[in-house]
Amino acid sequence: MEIKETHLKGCFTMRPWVFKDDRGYFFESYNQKAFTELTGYSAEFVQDNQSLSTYGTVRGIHFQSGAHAQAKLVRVIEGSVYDVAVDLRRDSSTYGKWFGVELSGENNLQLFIPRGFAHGFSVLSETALFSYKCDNFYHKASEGGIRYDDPTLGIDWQIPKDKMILSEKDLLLPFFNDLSKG
Ligand SMILES: Cc1cn([C@H]2C[C@H](O)[C@@H](COP(=O)(O)OP(=O)(O)O[C@H]3O[C@@H](C)C(=O)[C@@H](O)[C@H]3O)O2)c(=O)[nH]c1=O
Repeated sequence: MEIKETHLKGCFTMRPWVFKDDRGYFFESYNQKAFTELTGYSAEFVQDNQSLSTYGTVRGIHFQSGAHAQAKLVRVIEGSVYDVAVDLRRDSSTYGKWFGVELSGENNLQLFIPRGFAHGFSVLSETALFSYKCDNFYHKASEGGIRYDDPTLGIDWQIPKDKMILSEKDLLLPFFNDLSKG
């Protein structure tokens, strides 16, 4: 596995070694030993999630707070997304900064997003099959989020505004500055 730390400390991109042959390909999408050795993070992933979305969908920007915070290891099985992690760790030198990367079924890139971050993605292909591991269970009451079009963060989702598809819930999320006051 090839691994690179992003400008957000503890947030890594990783790419597994892919073995191609006449049949197709094989790769280890997750190996706990390699993951721990390379990241220094001994995550115990307890929940795997999968979602399918159509072009223009923006999911996010989500987090779970307090004891229910989740680290996530995210990837795309088919299609392509622009994936974004936002550092919400108040003691971090990159608090309020974000990192974005294209993840696709072609590049096999994965993004590890530690606890204390918010996460979202936009769908760049016709459809995208998105898969991720979480190190804490879903806890509805601890869900939080930030508006996708927050002016302070200024994320370019790489989708024209009139083509964006969002859930009603995500359209009601607070802005970053209101979040920090609370
Ligand atoms: C996230 C989640 C949702 N659900 C349910 C709640 C709801 O009825 C339905 C759809 O939920 P949502 O609209 O919140 O799904 P979605 O917008 O895809 O939420 C996800 O977005 C990405 C960006 C993340 O980072 C994830 O952690 C998660 O927040 O699925 C679960 O049962 N378990 C879960 O872990």
